[in-house]
Amino acid sequence: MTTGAAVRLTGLRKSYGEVRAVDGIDLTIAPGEVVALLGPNGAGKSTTVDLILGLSAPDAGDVTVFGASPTEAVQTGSIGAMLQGGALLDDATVGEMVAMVASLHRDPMPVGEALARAGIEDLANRRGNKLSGGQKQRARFAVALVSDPDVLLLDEPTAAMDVASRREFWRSMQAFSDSGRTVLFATHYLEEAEEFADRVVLMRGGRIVADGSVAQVRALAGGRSLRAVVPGATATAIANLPGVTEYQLRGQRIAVSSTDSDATLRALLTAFPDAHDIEITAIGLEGAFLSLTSEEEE
Ligand SMILES: Nc1ncnc2c1ncn2[C@@H]1O[C@H](COP(=O)(O)OP(=O)(O)OP(=O)(O)O)[C@@H](O)[C@H]1O
Repeated sequence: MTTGAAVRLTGLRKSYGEVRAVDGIDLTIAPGEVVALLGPNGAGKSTTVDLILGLSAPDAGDVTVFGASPTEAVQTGSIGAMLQGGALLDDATVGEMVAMVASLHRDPMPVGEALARAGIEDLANRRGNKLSGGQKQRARFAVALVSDPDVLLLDEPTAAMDVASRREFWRSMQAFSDSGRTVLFATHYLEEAEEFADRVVLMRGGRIVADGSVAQVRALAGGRSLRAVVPGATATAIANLPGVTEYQLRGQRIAVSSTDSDATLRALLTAFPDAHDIEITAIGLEGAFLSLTSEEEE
């Protein structure tokens, strides 16, 4: 394996007509990292994945995979991918399809091993048109693994899977990443990002709106929001309350996000004894995610 970044995106842009699907992304992924690309529909996750694979060309910016172009990386098998709805052949068996892809690569892993790692050894002789949605996803996973890639890209890998298959899929994926491989997966599911990624990159409107460790995202998501009417409040006083990470002040109304709402409230009442109509609510995982991905505050 080469040293340096596993994946590096610099000033990446891609528009479809008026739509800026990817609007200036800089991202460096180190070898061995497991990164979740999280964001709502239309955030630009699939476009980013396509650009990393060289399936489409950027309007501006640059992609490298271990220092090479996407095309070179795909040709040498250093990058493998499992895409949304990636085609499977109806009339070929799972084993045949995986073997076919293996034959395109210089140094593939044995077909049996790819099937075993994807947890579908028992489906080797099943034809493509006889697979359930979840089984198809696992077949795509085996196809992605067989080139024994250093970097694996997964676009919403568990979309058609039930809870049990999901769990098993992630177990296979973790075994793969534990061997030092780099994984980038796009997902809508915050829980998947939290549970399986080392790092979470949040996208919205073609941009990266947050990028941090899972612990940082947890801290963000574990916060509370506090609203109150605070006569005499000033922006500085509110911003300096303990625990406050974000605040809004409209007239006498304040809304703050806090990592320690008890301490925030105590200090608020000490500084502003007339504060009233106080409401404290948990932001929760969904809320933190939504607040980061839905607000347009340009
Ligand atoms: N081939 C295309 N032609 C036109 N517009 C496109 C094309 N591909 C993507 N877009 C648009 O670019 C934007 C980003 O789409 P993209 O599929 O990358 O988002 P996403 O985050 O993967 O969404 P989802 O979670 O729904 O898959 C969307 O507004 C989408 O409609």
